[in-house]
Amino acid sequence: MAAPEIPNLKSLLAQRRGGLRGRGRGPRAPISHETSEAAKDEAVKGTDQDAAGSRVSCVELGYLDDPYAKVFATQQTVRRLPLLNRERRSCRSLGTYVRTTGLDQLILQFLTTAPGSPKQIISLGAGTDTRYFRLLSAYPSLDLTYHEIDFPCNTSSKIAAIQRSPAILSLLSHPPTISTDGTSLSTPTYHITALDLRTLASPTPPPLPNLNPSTPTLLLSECCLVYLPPTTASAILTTLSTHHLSPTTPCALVLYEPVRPHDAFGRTMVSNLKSRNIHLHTLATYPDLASQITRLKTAGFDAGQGGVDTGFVWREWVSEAEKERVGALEMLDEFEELGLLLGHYCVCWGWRDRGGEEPDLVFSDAWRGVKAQVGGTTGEGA
Ligand SMILES: C[S@@+](CC[C@H](N)C(=O)[O-])C[C@H]1O[C@@H](n2cnc3c(N)ncnc32)[C@H](O)[C@@H]1O
Repeated sequence: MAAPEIPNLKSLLAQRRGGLRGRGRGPRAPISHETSEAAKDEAVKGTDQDAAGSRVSCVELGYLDDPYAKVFATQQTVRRLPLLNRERRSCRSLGTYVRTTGLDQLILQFLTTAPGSPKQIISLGAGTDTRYFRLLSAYPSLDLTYHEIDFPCNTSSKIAAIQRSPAILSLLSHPPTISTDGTSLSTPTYHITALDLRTLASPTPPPLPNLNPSTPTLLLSECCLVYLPPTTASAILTTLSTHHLSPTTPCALVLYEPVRPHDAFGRTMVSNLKSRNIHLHTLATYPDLASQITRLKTAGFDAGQGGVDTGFVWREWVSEAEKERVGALEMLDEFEELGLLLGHYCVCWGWRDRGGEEPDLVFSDAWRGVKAQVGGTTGEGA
């Protein structure tokens, strides 16, 4: 669901009418628990190519300026794109545009507060995300260390693509050091680590190489933790924020996730993904903005929280001039699904400061004025 997963209402209706019901199904061999868990993992790993495809589409249609998106799209992704009809392709692209714009704004506000002081970002399930390269190219003087974590199969294909890309290699501050198995990459400021995040939920979590435990750190989960059981997702956050980082280090979590699973659109979204063996484990526990805010507080991000759906990001965070530019790209007003889609994804953020004798209010300073639907300084209630 890397890309906003748009329920295809027409095909769902066809299925309900029996058109696809039982197609090709004979008696089934029993599936072992292990195999079915492995198959689910494969499906989750594959969501990254959906994200890559949507990014390429978004760039091709002119929504986003991202010269690095195509570096990571496989031939398979590119071939799949024309199969989407215009409406779905445009909705997906606008969804990707809004989500990227919303997350970029929060991240930039953090990175540009207290300029000159070091900052760290840990991107959970980063996949083929290009944000680091976009940041590096637009703000080369940032004192930023960027960590990306994903399964080895995804990190190795990303690293191979980086090695083939002169544009990215020339952007990196140093020639990267790559592990002998090709799954991890390191420069002084950019690290790709191959890791199953679930191992961070164990009582003896593996270390995260090259992490500075006292640098203010933003944890980013752009459609990643949602695939994990809620207790595992919480344990991962606890490990990162209190074990790998010193518990007094300023730390924030920014989430992009689906919400509102209980209405018709939400139910269809969940069932479409389930039919691809993709399960949104945390969604039942955090179905709306209010529960996401409670989640952030409980996870220790207690200095402040905010939440918006992506419809709010479009209406309130995107400037009028930018709306006009994007609106001129396609006849988006035609698309009924668009409003529904944007209302079913959220961006939520929460943070802790360092108090005491040496206070560090970097996140409070960065996000004090951010307009929120729930929480934040201008929250309107759930
Ligand atoms: C929907 S994609 C999002 C990719 C990227 N964050 C983006 O928005 O473009 C979800 C990513 O999370 C990764 N992921 C999910 N569960 C993970 C786990 N247990 N360990 C490591 N990565 C995981 C997947 O492999 C995939 O790359």
